[in-house]
Amino acid sequence: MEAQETLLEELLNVEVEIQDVEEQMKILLQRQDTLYERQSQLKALLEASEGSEYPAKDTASTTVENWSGSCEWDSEADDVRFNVFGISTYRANQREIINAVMSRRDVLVIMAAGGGKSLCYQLPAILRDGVALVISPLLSLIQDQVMGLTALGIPAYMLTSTTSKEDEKFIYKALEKGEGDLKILYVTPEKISKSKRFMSKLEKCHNAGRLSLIAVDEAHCCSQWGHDFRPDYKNLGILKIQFPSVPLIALTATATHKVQIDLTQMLHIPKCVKFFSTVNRPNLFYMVREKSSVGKVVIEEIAGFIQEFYPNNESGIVYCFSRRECEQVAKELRESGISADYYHADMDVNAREKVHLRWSNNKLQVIVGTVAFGMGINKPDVRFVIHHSLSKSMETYYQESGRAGRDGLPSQCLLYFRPGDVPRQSTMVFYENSGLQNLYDIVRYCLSKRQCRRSSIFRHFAEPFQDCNGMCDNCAFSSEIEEMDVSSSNLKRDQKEELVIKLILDRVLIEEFQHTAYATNAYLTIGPFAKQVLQGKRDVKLEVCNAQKKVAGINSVKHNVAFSGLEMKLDELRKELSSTHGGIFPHSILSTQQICMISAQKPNTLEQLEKIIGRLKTEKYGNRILEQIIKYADSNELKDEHGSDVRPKKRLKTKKPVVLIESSDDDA
Ligand SMILES: Nc1ncnc2c1ncn2[C@@H]1O[C@H](COP(=O)(O)OP(=O)(O)OP(=O)(O)O)[C@@H](O)[C@H]1O
Ligand SMILES: [Mg+2]
Repeated sequence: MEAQETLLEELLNVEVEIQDVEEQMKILLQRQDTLYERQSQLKALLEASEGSEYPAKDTASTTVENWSGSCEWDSEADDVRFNVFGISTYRANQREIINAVMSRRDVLVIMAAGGGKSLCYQLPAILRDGVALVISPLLSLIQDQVMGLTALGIPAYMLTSTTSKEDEKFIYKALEKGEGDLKILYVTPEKISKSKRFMSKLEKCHNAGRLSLIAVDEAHCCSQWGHDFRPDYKNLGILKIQFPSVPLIALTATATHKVQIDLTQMLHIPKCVKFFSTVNRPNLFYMVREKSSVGKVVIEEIAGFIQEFYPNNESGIVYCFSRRECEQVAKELRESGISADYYHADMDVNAREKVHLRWSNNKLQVIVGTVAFGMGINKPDVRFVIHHSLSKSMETYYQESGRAGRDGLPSQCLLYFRPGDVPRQSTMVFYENSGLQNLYDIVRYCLSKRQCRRSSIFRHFAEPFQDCNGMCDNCAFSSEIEEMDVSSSNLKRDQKEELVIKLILDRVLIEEFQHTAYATNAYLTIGPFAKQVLQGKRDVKLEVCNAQKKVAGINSVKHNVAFSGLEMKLDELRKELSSTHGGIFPHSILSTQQICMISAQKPNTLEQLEKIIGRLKTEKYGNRILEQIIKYADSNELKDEHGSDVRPKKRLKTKKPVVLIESSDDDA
C-alpha cells in the first residue's frame, strides 16, 4: 500500500514536471518564432542598406548605385512628364528608376501603393524606340491603364480575352512587322504562359530589335509568400531567358524580404538595381475606434462620419468581414442616405464590374466590400477607407487602408475594433503559416491607446521610425491614459472583453480550435504564463482612457480636402467632360491636385494654364477650363457687389497644405 502511494506521488510529480517542461518548451518555441521573424527583418534591413545608408527621413528611399546624375534623355523625359502626363515634378525615386531602365538595367521597384510606379515604366516606354510589354494581373487594371494612356494620346493596347479581332490583327502586325503605332502593350500573365502564337510574334518583335522593355507590374503575384499569388506569374521567368538583353522592370508595393528574394529568383534578375521606397504614407490619417456591440450603432457612426467629413460625394471604401455583412452594411448605409453598394466574391463578374465602374465614375460614393475588393482598385482619389471589422494581419490592413489617398492628398483610415471580432478572424487564420501571430499583431495595433499607429507599420516592415506629424489618433489627440492593475478589479463588460484579448496577447491564455461539421470554434485555455499570474508573480494591466478622446484633429484633415467654390465647379466640369469623352474617368481628365492648383492660381490664359497642367490637357480641355474660371469669377463679382468674396486676380494664392504632403524630395 505504502509502495503504491509512493509510486502515485512520484507519478504526480513527474506529471507536474512534464507539464512544466511543456510550458517551457512552448515559451522557447514562441521565442524561437519571434527570433526567426526578427532574423528575417534584420536580413532585409542589411540588404536594403548594402553599400549605402538606410533611407534618410526626408529622402525615404535607398539605392545602391547613384542614378540621380544628369542623363542625355533628361530634357526629353521632362517634356513628356509634364506635357503629356501633366505631372509637374517627380516623386521620390521615380527619376532614378527611369534612369536605370533607360540605361538598360533590370530593375526591382518596391514602392508604396500610390507611389507612382506606373510612370517608371510608361515614361521610358515612350522615350525608347519600339514596343514595351507590360504584364499585369487583372483585366480591370489593364483596362484602366490603357484607357488612361489613350486619353493622353499614347498608343497603348491590350491583348486579352476582350480584345476585338480587329485590334488583335493590328497588334500582331505591329509586333511582327513593326507596322502601325504601338508603344505599350498590356497582357495578362496567361498570354505568356499559354499563347504560343503570341510568344512567337513577340520573338519576331525582339529579333527585329523592337522590344524596348518588359514591365512586370504587381510582381508580388510571383511569390507564394505574397498576398495575391497567381500561378501564371511563376512562368514569367521565361521572359528573361528568351529576351536576355531587354531590360526588365518588376514593380510591387509589397515590401517583405521573402517576397523580394523570391521575385528576383523567379524572374531571373539577380543583378537588378533595387529601389526601395518607404512604406510610409504621410497623407493617411490612421485611427481606431471602439466598435459598439450593437450593429445599428456602428452603422450610425459610420454614416455620421461620412456625412460629416465627406458631404460632397467624395469616394470611400468600407471593408467588412463577410459577404452577408457587406450586403447588410450597404443596405443600412443607403437607408441613412449614403449612396453605397456592395461588392463580394459571390456576385457574378458583370455585377461586380458594374458596381466598380459606377464608383470609379463618382456615381456611387461608397463600395462596401470584402477582401475580394482588392488589387484592381486604381482610383487615386479615395478619401476614406473604413474597416467595419479588423483585417487578418498588419500587412493586409496596410494594403487595404492604403487604397486611400493614392493621389497623395489627405485621406482617412478608420478601423472599428471590438474584442468579439478577434475569434471570428482567429478561427479563419489559425491554420495559416504564422496566421495567429499576424492576427495578434494587428490586435495589438488596435488595442494600443498610446503608441503611434505608424510606428507599428514601420516595425512590421522592419523600417526605421519616421515622424508621424500628428497623422494618427494617438499622436493627434492627447488623452489621459492610465495603466490600471486589473488583477483584482471590478470591470465593466467591455473592459472584461478587452482583458481576455490582452491575456491572449500576453500568452496568459491561449486560443485552441476545434472543428465541428459546420464550423471551427475557438476555446480558451491556460497559456504558458498563466501560472505566473495565478502565483501573483505577474501583474495584469489594461490601458484605460480617463478622458474621452476628442475628434478635433480630424477636422484639420477635412479642411485640406473639401472642395471650395471654384474647385467644386471644376470637379463638375471633369465629370461632364468624362462622360462626353468616351468613358475616360474624371480623375484622368484633371487630378484633384490639378483642380486645387488651378483654383489657387486662377490662370487667365491658355499659356498660364499650360504651366499648371501641361500642353496635352490644355489643348484638349483648356478652353472649357478657362470658361469655367471666368464664369465663376463673374458670379463672384456679382456677389462682391453685395460685399462678399474678391476678384480672382487680387485673391491671395491659397497655398494648399496638399502640396506639402507629397512625399517627394523634389517637391519642396
Ligand atoms: N510625380 C507625380 N506627381 C503627382 N502625381 C503623380 C506622380 N506620379 C504618379 N502620380 C499619380 O499618383 C497616382 C498613383 O500612381 P500609380 O497608379 O502609378 O501608383 P502605383 O505606385 O502603381 O500604386 P499601386 O501599388 O496602388 O498600383 C496616379 O493618379 C498618378 O497619376
Ligand atoms: Mg500600380
